Amino acid sequence: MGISLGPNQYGKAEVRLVTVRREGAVHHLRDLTVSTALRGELEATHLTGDNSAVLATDTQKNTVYAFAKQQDVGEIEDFALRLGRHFVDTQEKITTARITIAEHGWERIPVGGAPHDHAFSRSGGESRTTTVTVHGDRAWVVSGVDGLTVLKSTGSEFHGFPREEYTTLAETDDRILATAVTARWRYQGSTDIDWAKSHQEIRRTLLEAFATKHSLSLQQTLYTMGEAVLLARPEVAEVRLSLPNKHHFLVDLSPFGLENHNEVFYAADRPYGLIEGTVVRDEAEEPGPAWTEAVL
Ligand SMILES: O=c1[nH]c(=O)c2[nH]c(=O)[nH]c2[nH]1
Repeated sequence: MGISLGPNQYGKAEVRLVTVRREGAVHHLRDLTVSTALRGELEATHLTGDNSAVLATDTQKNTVYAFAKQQDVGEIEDFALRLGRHFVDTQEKITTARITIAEHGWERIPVGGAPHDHAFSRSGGESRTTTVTVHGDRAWVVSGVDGLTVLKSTGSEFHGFPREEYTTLAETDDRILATAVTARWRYQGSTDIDWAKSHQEIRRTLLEAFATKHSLSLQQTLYTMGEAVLLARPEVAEVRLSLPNKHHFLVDLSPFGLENHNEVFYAADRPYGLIEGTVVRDEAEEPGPAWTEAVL
């Protein structure tokens, strides 16, 4: 009974690519997940471990990043065509390349009604939440938002942190700041509240604060966002925020003779910093049983 290798392919799956293109103060953001898969004369590596035809998946990933720097990504179809053509044309043993791209949509955060230059919110994936506790003749309402993903492509710094034996992080005065906001706010006073309007205004306030605060740390941004809600909305006693720091690492393109002036980023999904905190009004009503550790 003979045994042979059947259909096979290989590549780098889910390369997370974020690009920022600057037009004066206006930044244009692209967010793609790119997968490459190559086919061809690849029996040798499977049967004997001879890798002479195997363009490393690491090289495929680097190609995605280098191409994003060298030419505007443009339409994802064009970007995929350029990549696929490149792999087939440059690798003798590669006959077929399949490039799959998902583009993640971002919208400009409106500030005072005008689209912001460099602050964005991700389209979709967001939920509005509430937890209501009724006890006797009283009720407590805690509402919030999950998965409100936001990013600013400048206006964020992080420096001045302790440098000790295990510190490698470089100080930066210009980085991408991105997070998926989980927020909970505790209402006080009556339950005779226009919930929809309150939600809409709190959400708008959170977004505007994120967009406009020049950030020295995500912690500072967290406090500013909570404070802004308390300043704008008297019906809110307290705001809790859980903010994952969705790190965007500058891709080192220097091995390919390319400079990267905050243009091409690798969007890491884990691990991530998790910044959490509460901002509370001095004269806030006492929390009811809805506001225990069980909430957020
Ligand atoms: O805004 C930040 N806060 C931190 O606590 C932190 N830690 C880190 O590595 N990067 C950052 N960024």
